[in-house]
Amino acid sequence: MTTLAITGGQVLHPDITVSRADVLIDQDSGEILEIGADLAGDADETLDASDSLVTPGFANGHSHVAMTLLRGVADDKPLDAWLQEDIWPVEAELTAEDIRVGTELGILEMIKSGTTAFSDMYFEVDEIAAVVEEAGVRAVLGHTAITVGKDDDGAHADLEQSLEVAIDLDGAADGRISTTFQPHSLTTVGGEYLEEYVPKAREAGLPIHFHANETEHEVSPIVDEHGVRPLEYAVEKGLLESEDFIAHGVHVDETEIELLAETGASVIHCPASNMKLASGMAPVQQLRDAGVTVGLGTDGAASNNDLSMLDEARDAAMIGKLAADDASAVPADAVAEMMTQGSADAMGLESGRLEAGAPADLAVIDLETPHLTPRHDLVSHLAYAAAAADVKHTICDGQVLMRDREVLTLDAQAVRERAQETAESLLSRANSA
Ligand SMILES: N[C@@H](CCSC[C@H]1O[C@@H](n2cnc3c(=O)[nH]cnc32)[C@H](O)[C@@H]1O)C(=O)O
Ligand SMILES: [Zn+2]
Repeated sequence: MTTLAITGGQVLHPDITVSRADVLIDQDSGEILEIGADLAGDADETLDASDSLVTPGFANGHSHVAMTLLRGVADDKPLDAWLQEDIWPVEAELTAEDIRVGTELGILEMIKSGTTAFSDMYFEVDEIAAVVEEAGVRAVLGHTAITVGKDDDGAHADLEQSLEVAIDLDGAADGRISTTFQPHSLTTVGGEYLEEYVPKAREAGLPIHFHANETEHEVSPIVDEHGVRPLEYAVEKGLLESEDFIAHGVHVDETEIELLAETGASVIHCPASNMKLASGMAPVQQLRDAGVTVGLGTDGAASNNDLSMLDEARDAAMIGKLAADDASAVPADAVAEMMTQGSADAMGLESGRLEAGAPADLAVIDLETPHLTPRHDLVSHLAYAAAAADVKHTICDGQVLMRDREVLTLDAQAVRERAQETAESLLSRANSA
């Protein structure tokens, strides 16, 4: 057994309290062996966490990681116009190689900001999986299917691919990759296709991840056509089992909140994207009060525009208060829980809690900086004041992915250079198309 001790830190425990403790990790199994006092002596290797906060690695519950290449190409528009006029035309030019390069950039950014797991919706998923394998993070992947604007053959092919990719890649990268079936949303995949494919996904034992109730424009067509709210429609189509999770859930009414609580399906809250696209304010406090599992996600870098879960945490607390018109809503400890356990639970992962037997997925945040001084309350600092650049070490599955801000599994400079060149060439192709 090879062991790693993370020593001298302040540890964020599963009950969202913080105390001084070392963390001892079995690097062979990738699990936490023990959390307690003075564990350094037992370890083969140590990682210094003095004057630092040791937290579970952050779990980004909803992303389109390769969209880092589209960061800043189209800002300041609402969802429909942004997707149809700007994003989809550029995405039409994306090659498999582009997606690999964009994924490298996104995962580099995630490791640098303490994220050890992400749940992704995109295409060319083999490329994404290859980067996950190389970079050492954990991921819940899938191929996103859209049927609007496609003929019946094209629609079937996309949905078949979503099933096949999820079945093939499940368990890849030594088990660090799991998968979901992914109809893009309730308005971009036709009801007859949901009826055909949701049972197939169930048969294959796949959780389902989709966008839902993101904007008003996604609610009214369903209410007009079917006479029920989108999440009632989702249940009619076999969606919203307990292992399923929706991205956004901004415009959900009380009936839908109740439905989420009853079914056990989870919501990934994406506050930055919701603010930037002016989609609306999700009722996060109400969802939590009803007992719904709520995680946090960044969405793609084109609607955020970064992948830092620490930014997302602060945004979630801020907009949660505005939405509830109550400063006590979505407090710091709720946010700390959402960015770790909430997302991990929604994604079906065992990570998100630092305790013996749990996956050794951790982030170490350097507290020796003016904006994290004084240290009255480290949960408050995690939710409100810490930033991506404060993350000092990132560990996933017992392996050190970043030590003292140096990423060990990816060549940061080469990744950035490739991303710059690839994005330039992509945009010039899109502009001349
Ligand atoms: N197979 C599909 C690709 C879908 S990938 C997932 C899609 O979600 C899009 N996307 C990114 N952010 C959002 C969002 O907030 N809401 C809805 N879609 C989004 C993203 O641009 C990408 O096109 C096709 O044939 O076009
Ligand atoms: Zn999305």
